[in-house]
Amino acid sequence: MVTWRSERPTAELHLRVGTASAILTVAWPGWRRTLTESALTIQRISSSPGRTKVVFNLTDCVGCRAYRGSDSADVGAYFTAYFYPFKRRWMSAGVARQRVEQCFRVALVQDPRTNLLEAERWACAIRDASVQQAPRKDGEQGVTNSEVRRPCRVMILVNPLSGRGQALQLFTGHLQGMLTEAAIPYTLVITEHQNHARELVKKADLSQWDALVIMSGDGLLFEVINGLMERDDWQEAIQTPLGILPGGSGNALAASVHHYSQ
Ligand SMILES: Nc1ncnc2c1ncn2[C@@H]1O[C@H](COP(=O)(O)OP(=O)(O)OP(=O)(O)O)[C@@H](O)[C@H]1O
Repeated sequence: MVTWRSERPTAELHLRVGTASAILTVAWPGWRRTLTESALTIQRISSSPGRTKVVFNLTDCVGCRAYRGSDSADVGAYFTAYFYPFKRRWMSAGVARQRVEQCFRVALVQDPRTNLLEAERWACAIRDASVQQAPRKDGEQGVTNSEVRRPCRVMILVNPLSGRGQALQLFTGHLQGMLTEAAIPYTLVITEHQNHARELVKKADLSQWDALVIMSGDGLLFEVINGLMERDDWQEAIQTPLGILPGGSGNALAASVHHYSQ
């Protein structure tokens, strides 16, 4: 069990909710942040009115990183955690994962290195705790990122012509940032012709990757599966975890896997 409390009286905490510009600045000792095995909780200790508790569910956390601020005069350090909780869509009954970035400032002492070390401890503990979350399969919400073993190195295959030719744009606009936040190393393959993925997967040293992710329509996944099955070591190769992200026009398989598989 990961239980870690920090109640150091000189710390200052800046809490930025979502990507909004509003920054809630609070000072110790009025607040306590607690990291348990399932949540990061920021709680106000004093009895004054207003928001008293914010809970961030680590099941929804894909990563966390620590860093110094861009201002060299700033002795504080920062850690930012990236969450993708399910939220109701506006004017819709459905839910979808939406990105929430939480940024914290640590300024325990005047020494920037000490502050950075403290920020790194928090980032590391949040990463470790989020990876250890048990898979959640509640109703329509699907499985969580924590089912993926870490560290996870992935090969991502994108068909630039699939669908309306937007798969590559979807990769750079959505996926690339998430991979960086989750600190997942990846090899990007942009397919150049029919059967490119099939030939590549047939001959590749698969030990370099923990998973293959296909960003395309059903056709490219079909190619990858065929490539795996054509290998001499197909029995082992076909055990490689496969992911499908909708980049095609129909995306029937991705829709089935992600929405109707419960
Ligand atoms: N660069 C490329 N040029 C031409 N064909 C390609 C290229 N990359 C992949 N292909 C081929 O395109 C075929 C169709 O791709 P895919 O299924 O990904 O897209 P789609 O047909 O647009 O999507 P959907 O299956 O959702 O309708 C695949 O069978 C694959 O062999």
